[in-house]
Amino acid sequence: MITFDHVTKEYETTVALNNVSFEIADGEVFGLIGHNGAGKSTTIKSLVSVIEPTSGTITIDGKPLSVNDLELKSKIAYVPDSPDLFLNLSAGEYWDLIRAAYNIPNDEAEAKIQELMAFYQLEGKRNHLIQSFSHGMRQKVLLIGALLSHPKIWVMDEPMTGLDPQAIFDLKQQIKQHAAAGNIVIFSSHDLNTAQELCDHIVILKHGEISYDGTLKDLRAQHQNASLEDIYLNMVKCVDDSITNEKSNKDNEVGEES
Ligand SMILES: Nc1ncnc2c1ncn2[C@@H]1O[C@H](COP(=O)(O)OP(=O)(O)OP(=O)(O)O)[C@@H](O)[C@H]1O
Repeated sequence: MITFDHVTKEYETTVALNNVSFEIADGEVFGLIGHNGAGKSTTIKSLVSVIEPTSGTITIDGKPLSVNDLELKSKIAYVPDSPDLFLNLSAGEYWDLIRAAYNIPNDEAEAKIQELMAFYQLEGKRNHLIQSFSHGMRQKVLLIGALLSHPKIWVMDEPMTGLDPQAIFDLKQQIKQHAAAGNIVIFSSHDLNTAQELCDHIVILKHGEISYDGTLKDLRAQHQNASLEDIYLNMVKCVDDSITNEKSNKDNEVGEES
């Protein structure tokens, strides 16, 4: 179980998350939905300790997530929104790095790498530099890395971006299987159809605040079965988040004076 308890993240002039609270149960596929700038990546980066919330607490199975908590961190695998990391490593070197970081036995990692290379059609690419790969192939390298540790919590930021239809289909199957085994799968998306297909539970974010927390089925029932697209667009209405997330002028003036 993951709990966000009154989590706020402020950047210099922006409140990216404002007092956000929600829970994710074991076995759930959880979707974070929202427009550009709504706070999805900030939520994800807070959970995987890439950034620290300004206030509030994130707990995993009742234990607060602190920056140095290796035990909790080892339960989490993270696929960031950009796969342009570790470009000077080969795919195999990247997986070795993950294996060492998560302390995965060699033979276990090897078996999983073989299985996943075949699954994602990356056979023969193990010794190629990541920089020589297309966007979708880089994404697949990160997905394989994430799955090596059999993570209890698998977190992905916009994971479908750049994948071909076969890879998207395969990833969806994996997401379902991973959650069915009692694990938590969390991903952010702009794509309501994907969310509808996969998610047991969604949170819709708007300007760093929660507009909806629940199932898609309940959301549709509350809106007399209007199309999901209509419900969503009504809920978040297209306003420039970068403007509306800004702290008040008064805050800024105080900041400038001090
Ligand atoms: N490092 C940063 N410094 C300052 N502001 C930031 C930083 N990262 C994000 N923000 C701001 O925080 C808000 C939320 O950004 P975030 O990246 O979480 O949105 P998102 O929902 O993931 O958007 P997208 O769908 O475009 O990826 C935005 O207004 C953004 O400009």
